[in-house]
Amino acid sequence: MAPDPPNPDEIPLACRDAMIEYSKHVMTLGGFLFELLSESLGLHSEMLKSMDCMKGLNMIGHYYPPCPQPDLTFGTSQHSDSSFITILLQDQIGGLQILHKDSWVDVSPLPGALVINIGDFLQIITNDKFKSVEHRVLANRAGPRISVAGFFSTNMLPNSTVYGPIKELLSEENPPKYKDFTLEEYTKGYIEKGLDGTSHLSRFKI
Ligand SMILES: O=C(O)CCC(=O)C(=O)O
Ligand SMILES: [Fe+2]
Repeated sequence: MAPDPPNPDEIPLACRDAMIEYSKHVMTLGGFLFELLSESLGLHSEMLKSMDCMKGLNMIGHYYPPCPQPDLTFGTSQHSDSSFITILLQDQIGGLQILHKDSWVDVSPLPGALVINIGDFLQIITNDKFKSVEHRVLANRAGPRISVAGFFSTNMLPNSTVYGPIKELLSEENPPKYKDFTLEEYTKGYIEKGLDGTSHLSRFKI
């Protein structure tokens, strides 16, 4: 949806108007969240936005068909998102889990609630102040399940911008935990790796 909104004809008619309208609200909410997150880091409220964290918004609609043998597979296998943050809307079916202290915890659907996930990019630039969340979706007999994820990123087109931990957050007691990288390096590694259950972050760790 950003930076270049798609041609509406490319969005399935069944969800076209809703997707276009909903993504405008996701953008507005994202802007608000990035201001709050910047302030909570002790930074200027516009700091994260000035790092282009709202340049790209990818909206992905997931459809999980009912699964006859849910114990043999996953809806989505374990991963953390590569984004800065993800705004996730899930229906009432359930199945989303996050990893907390080595245990899988259900993120039960709450009518009207959105789930906000911290992604790997935000973990790197905040030097681990914010931690990305490992999550997965269980397959479900009761399905189908529908969710809509809005991933905030830079626009991800290869350019010369170098990213790494925000300098204002670093000190002698808190040295950088990640090396600097270009967007090309970041994106390439992520796609190559796929959702194999390992963390993308470790590639950039010092
Ligand atoms: O379907 C969900 O609830 C989560 C999907 C997800 O984790 C993702 O798209 O990255
Ligand atoms: Fe995810």
